[in-house]
Amino acid sequence: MAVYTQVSAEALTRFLARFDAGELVSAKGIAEGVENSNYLVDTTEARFILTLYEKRVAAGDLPFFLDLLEHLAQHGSPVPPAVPDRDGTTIHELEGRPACLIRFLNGVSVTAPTPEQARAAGAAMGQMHRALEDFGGSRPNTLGVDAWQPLLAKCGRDLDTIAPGLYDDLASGLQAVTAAWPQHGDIRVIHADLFPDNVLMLGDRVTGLIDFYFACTDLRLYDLAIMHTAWSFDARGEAYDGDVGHALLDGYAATFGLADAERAQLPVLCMGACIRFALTRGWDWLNTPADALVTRKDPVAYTRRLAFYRANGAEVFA
Ligand SMILES: Nc1ncnc2c1ncn2[C@@H]1O[C@H](COP(=O)(O)OP(=O)(O)O)[C@@H](O)[C@H]1O
Ligand SMILES: N[C@@H](CCOP(=O)(O)O)C(=O)O
Repeated sequence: MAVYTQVSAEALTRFLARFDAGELVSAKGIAEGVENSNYLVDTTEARFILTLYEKRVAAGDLPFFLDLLEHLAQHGSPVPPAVPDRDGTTIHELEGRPACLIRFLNGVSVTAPTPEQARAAGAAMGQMHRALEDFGGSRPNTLGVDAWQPLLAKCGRDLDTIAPGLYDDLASGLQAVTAAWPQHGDIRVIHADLFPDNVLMLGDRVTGLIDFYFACTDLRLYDLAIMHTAWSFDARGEAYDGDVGHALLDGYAATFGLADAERAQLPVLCMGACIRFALTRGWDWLNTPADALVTRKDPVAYTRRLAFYRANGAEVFA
């Protein structure tokens, strides 16, 4: 459960009074999510998401994220823009945290995607990448390939307290990945965390792309690789579902295109994605405060995927 900051009814009532958004009816902490505190807020007018930005989101990056949402919403991507108050302000402070009121989108995130759902999600990513062709903003990827060795060193051998051999698995994977990482490619703003829990769906239709708080400027294909690692396996990273993996790529190819030379880069990009998520999960596992209402995610579910791509990557994307 991700609620790090409690919001009192009084503070929320005062906050909502700045908006033409009706009066507070109810507010509930949202169980899903890891990074920020999210509340589902119902007013006499509508339903909203209230987000209080926590540890990994720098307040200085919020204008970039909100501009990105606005740009994508204007270009037909199903993303939720921030709601401005009466003065046009979207970034506020609440309970000592930066906070935004976000438009609520219908839909649920799937836990075991079908090929048709994966195809639709891949197509939505392709459409989003098209829409980002003329987006002017940029933000360095602070969790990109250059950050992985320092993060591994910061975690150190404590990783082995989570699972024996975890440090060596990551160190060896990292060596292979950095040696083969593409030096050139299409670089633009990417989502960088488009896991199934960040895609809202109704049946086979995508109704929302959410949680852009890792969005950054990086290789476009790395975004697709992240998605492939997140969508094509069971939660433990033990079973690869080729039908889902292929459908995801087919959906992307249908809206953006995917050349053979790009497919050939996907094994190393997927391995890199596995290292990135295993590392941040490992770091969070070692550093999550005991009293935080948040479920820690298993880094080993990502080293299993890493081993899969190391062994089968060329064949999977042939
Ligand atoms: N705009 C939205 N519309 C509907 N539900 C949302 C919206 N934004 C977030 N949610 C819900 O809140 C949950 C947590 O949001 P998310 O942005 O993923 O949090 P975190 O940044 O902490 O990972 C999502 O899984 C979803 O259920
Ligand atoms: N997707 C990441 C963690 C970030 O969580 P999110 O709830 O913000 O998507 C992972 O699975 O490690």
